[in-house]
Amino acid sequence: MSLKHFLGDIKTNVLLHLLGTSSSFSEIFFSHTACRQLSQMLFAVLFFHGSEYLLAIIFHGKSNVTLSSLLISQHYVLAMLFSVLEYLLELYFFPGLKEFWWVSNFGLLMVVVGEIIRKLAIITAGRAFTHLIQRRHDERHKLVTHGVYSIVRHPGYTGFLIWSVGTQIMLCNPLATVVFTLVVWNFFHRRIPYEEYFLRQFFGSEYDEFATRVPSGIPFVK
Ligand SMILES: C[S@@+](CC[C@H](N)C(=O)[O-])C[C@H]1O[C@@H](n2cnc3c(N)ncnc32)[C@H](O)[C@@H]1O
Repeated sequence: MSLKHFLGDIKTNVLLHLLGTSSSFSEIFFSHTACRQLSQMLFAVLFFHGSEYLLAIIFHGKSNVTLSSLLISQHYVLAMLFSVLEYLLELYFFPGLKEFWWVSNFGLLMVVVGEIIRKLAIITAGRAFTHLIQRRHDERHKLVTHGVYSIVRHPGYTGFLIWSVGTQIMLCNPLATVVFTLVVWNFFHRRIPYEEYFLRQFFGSEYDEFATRVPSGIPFVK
């Protein structure tokens, strides 16, 4: 759908709402567009967290894995609820906004690419990839600099940023796209210096050399 059609669609919709002759919510909710985009979202979320949990069990053992390994925090649930609310409101009032299929498909591509990068990071780092940042050096903890870690220093975070913003582009959610980008970027912008403070303590000049050679993988984070 082009922008011209979309703006025309908004005008038509406002008129239909004023005249009380707009489509019912169930008609819109069960439309092809909504069914496809919402089921893609559900599958993306279930696959992401399910595989995250499974890999944590494989690398750290069931007894060391808690529900936090699913990476579901209160803020995360609120952000996801906000995105679904935005989606449903826009679906009802501006259904044309959800018909930008090239945008939605680009978001789907980001979800797939982000997921692959994140999982490559987890598999490459293996036991070193803990969901909580390590503050004490374990003898067995070695610095990982090969595979995806030779391209960016924080591929797990790069993957998550691409995946999470991708979910919102896939839903054609303009507001949540901006909010997710800012919130996730800000989270990693603070977390990376904290994580690297400990990595420098563990690995010293080896980490300094790694950090000068390889970019962080998060835009505008050195
Ligand atoms: C959630 S993982 C994230 C790893 C990395 N920041 C990423 O995005 O792929 C956090 C743990 O990974 C460890 N870690 C981060 N980078 C590492 C590296 N290059 N080699 C070994 N361990 C690393 C940290 O000590 C921390 O406990």
